[in-house]
Amino acid sequence: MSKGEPTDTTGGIDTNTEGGLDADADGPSPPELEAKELALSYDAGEPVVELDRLTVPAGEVTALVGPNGSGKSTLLKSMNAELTPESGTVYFDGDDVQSYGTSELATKLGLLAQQNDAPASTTVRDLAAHGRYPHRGFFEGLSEADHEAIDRALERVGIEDLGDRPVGGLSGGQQQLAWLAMTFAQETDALLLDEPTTYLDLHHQLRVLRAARQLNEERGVTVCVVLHDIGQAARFADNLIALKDGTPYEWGPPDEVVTPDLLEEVFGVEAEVGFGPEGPTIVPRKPVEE
Ligand SMILES: Nc1ncnc2c1ncn2[C@@H]1O[C@H](COP(=O)(O)OP(=O)(O)OP(=O)(O)O)[C@@H](O)[C@H]1O
Repeated sequence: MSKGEPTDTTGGIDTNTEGGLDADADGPSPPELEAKELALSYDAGEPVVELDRLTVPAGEVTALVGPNGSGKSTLLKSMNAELTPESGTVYFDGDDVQSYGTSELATKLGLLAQQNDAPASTTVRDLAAHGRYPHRGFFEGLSEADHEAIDRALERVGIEDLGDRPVGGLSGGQQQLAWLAMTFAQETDALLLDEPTTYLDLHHQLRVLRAARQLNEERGVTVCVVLHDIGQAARFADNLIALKDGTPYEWGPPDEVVTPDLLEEVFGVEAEVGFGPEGPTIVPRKPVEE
């Protein structure tokens, strides 16, 4: 585990992929996401993310944590080639993600963005079907296998009963689940999930996280997820990357990253941290200062 500008952010992270099914010596290795010499900005302004090197380990679950505005969504967007770097490169499985065409990208990396928009009359099932078109082409029609993938995705997030409902008539949480079903229906080797638990009740939060974990365990899917609840992130993820002011500040296994020092230096919160079998207990010592 290191601090400040990293030269190799795998420090402290065990990149051994044992545990995922694809860890089999004869099977394909799960793909790794790696960013090098990266600077990200909007409208050619000052960089909001800058880092030397960052690795999201292959076949593992990594949570990005950090304060509001620290650059989590921006980093995720660059991993999905939605944002072109000012300088530097994001690699997926050794390829520059900017080199992928739109459909190719959507068959490799599934992104749940923070803000999503669809015509109100689109049904949940039609929305989820958009996760399959990159595999087929929009005008080719969906195969039986595509419909099965859509069924699996709706079931994974627990909205198989909402398939015929227009998304415009759903609650915020139900819409979030519909978008997540679309992302899952892409059946990609990596998932980039930006705050997938926002708007969700506790049951659906746990269900969505369990679904992502199942995909990781069953198919070796590499998961990178932004979570605001640091306790939940520590319980769920194999690794944490804490961002501060657009730069990775600390990274490694949760019990090494979640410390009183980190909470104070990154989040400005003085707290006691205890680690039990179920993860950390975080108890603020005093009210946060304004
Ligand atoms: N579309 C945009 N145009 C200009 N600046 C942006 C844009 N999106 C984000 N930023 C800026 O980039 C910085 C990082 O924002 P980002 O959304 O990546 O942070 P975050 O860690 O995901 O925040 P949050 O936890 O609040 O979602 C912030 O200073 C933000 O104001």
